[in-house]
Amino acid sequence: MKLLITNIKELLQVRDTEIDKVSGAAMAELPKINNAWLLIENNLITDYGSMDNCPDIENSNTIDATGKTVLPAWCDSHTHIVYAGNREQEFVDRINGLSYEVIASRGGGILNSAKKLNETSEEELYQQSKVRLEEVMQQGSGAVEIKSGYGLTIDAELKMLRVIKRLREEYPIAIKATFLGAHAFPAEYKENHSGYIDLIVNEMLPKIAEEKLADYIDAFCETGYFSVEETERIMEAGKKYGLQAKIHVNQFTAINGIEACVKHNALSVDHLEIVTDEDIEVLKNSSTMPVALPTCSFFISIPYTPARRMIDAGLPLALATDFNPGTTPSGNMNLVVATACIKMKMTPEEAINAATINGAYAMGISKTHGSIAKGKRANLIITQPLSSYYQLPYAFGSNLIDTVIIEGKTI
Ligand SMILES: N=CN[C@@H](CCC(=O)O)C(=O)O
Ligand SMILES: [Zn+2]
Repeated sequence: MKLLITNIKELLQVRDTEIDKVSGAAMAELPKINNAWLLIENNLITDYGSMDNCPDIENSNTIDATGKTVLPAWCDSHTHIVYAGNREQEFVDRINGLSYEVIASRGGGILNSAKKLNETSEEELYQQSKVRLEEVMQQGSGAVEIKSGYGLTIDAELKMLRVIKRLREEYPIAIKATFLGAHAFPAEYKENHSGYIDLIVNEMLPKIAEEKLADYIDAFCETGYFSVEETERIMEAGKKYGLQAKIHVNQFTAINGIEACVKHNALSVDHLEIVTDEDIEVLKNSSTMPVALPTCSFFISIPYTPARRMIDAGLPLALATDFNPGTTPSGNMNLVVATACIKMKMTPEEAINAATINGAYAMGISKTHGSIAKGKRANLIITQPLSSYYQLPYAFGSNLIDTVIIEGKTI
């Protein structure tokens, strides 16, 4: 099966030489070809170039992209797409003045979602989750990481991870699974933290490893949740099963968790709404990707990740949605890119790099996803006709996607 896309006004994120991520000043560069063509064979990008040298390909389907922009599909490296029900009541409670922390301390928050999920069958959980996955694919995501963490019991964590596995089997989109048993302490372990961590380490992890249900391990390293020492125990245990860490950290407070994550060679540190100069120093010269979640900041009115300080210090940055029922009930990467430009003062080039190649890095797939390169997966967004790609973040409320291609096929 060959598919030729012709007359592309702007082909974005074209990387002839292999890169796994972009950092600092290089994030401002978004290589492109104007008036381009691109060839897909089966599920791969096999060639591209300027329309001046457009080949005549026999037996191919053609899409005429006159006036349109083509770019790699978004790589959303941080989601909680598998959840049960919703938390609309907490949304209204926040409007009426309660904070996220106060709601959580009254048994709402993560424990509220865990109660719902424990009462939901695996089949029903799959049915609810697939609707969200289909929606984000239509919104241009070509790869997503999905976490467990609303189970908090052995059975319910396994249930979540099996649903993620089934989504991976049923849909063409690339999916990475992350075990987040250390998302919150269940009420019965409130005064017995080591007991719950023992359960994670001794009971949950061996079963998850045996069924090969997870690629990564996560913990919510935060005041009132998992301390730095507790998070280190989780990272060490994950390592024994070959699970690299991707850690929720610095969402509300800076407690030196980033340093511990870098020490344990975490693939990513995510949230980072509160970042100290020491945190930035620690991240320099590390291979850990910082990940910002701007629509979470927007939805629960907390500070935005200080992208300018971080990029200007030479760091890379990835952008992701955090799609979850409590802090971000949206998996729309277009909105994430726009919010990063509007609220975090990232340029469109920086935001697109952060949502494609750097997102791919933060989920361990930058060899195959996140840029236009020969041999990479044909996961693409074809936009509506645009005056320029600046329109993507500028017209933040419009749906500017015309077509999404995943694994070489229009979805
Ligand atoms: N902060 C930790 N976990 C999720 C949301 C948890 C929830 O409220 O359900 C997040 O990334 O924002
Ligand atoms: Zn999250």
